[in-house]
Amino acid sequence: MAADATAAPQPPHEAIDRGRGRLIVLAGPTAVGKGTIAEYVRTHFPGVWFSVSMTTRRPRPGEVDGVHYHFVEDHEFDRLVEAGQFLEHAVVHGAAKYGTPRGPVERIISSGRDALLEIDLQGARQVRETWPDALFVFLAPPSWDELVRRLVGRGTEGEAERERRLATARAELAAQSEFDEVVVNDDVRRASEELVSLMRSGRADR
Ligand SMILES: Nc1nc2c(ncn2[C@@H]2O[C@H](COP(=O)(O)OP(=O)(O)O)[C@@H](O)[C@H]2O)c(=O)[nH]1
Ligand SMILES: Nc1ncnc2c1ncn2[C@@H]1O[C@H](COP(=O)(O)OP(=O)(O)O)[C@@H](O)[C@H]1O
Repeated sequence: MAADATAAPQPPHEAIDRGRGRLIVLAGPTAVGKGTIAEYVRTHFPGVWFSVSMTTRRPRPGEVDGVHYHFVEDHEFDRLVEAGQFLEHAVVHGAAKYGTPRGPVERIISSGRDALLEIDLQGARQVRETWPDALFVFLAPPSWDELVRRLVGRGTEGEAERERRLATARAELAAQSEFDEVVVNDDVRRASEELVSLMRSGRADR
């Protein structure tokens, strides 16, 4: 009604309620290309919001604190766990701790934007418990041999560490039926576009 329209000023465009955003969880075995796909999506789809995880591992050359991860000391991580500040957290590859800070994700979802988490299988299972309406996407290799080739080709782990990661990868591949969608990383561009299109499906306003 005209009287209501004059009484209540229209919100700016960005503040128009678009409902809650959706949580998208991307997981997959070591060296399948999660980091590569994430980088491609960051570059080509800047509208996609990525959660920045917290980790106790040391930064690698080229990694920027606050962009690729928030790098923290072990005692600080444990304090945040105690304070309930993580949506999920896990020890990955038997070494460092990783966790998704809860606050930024909740704020983005409340603002109507989607949030993408790139986390491991243990974390994905925790999110399934607390956030069952999230979209769970598994990134799979074209074949086992190709996964091994990528891990060896990346050259960032020694043989013993590679063996350990491949044992975990076997268990992770066996769990892919727990996911809503499986995207095969045969080609970085194609797989990234499929992921973004899954994120956007059902959301005509994105
Ligand atoms: N549960 C959980 N896993 C994470 C999180 N952030 C990263 N990871 C996983 O930790 C693993 C190790 O990641 P990273 O240290 O970047 O090494 P990379 O797998 O060798 O590239 C990957 O499987 C990531 O998916 C997080 O916040 N929570
Ligand atoms: N579609 C692809 N085809 C060929 N090589 C790929 C593809 N995606 C990723 N790679 C390569 O595989 C290796 C592992 O990728 P990375 O993104 O580090 O995996 P993750 O983050 O899952 O451990 C890297 O050397 C990367 O360049």
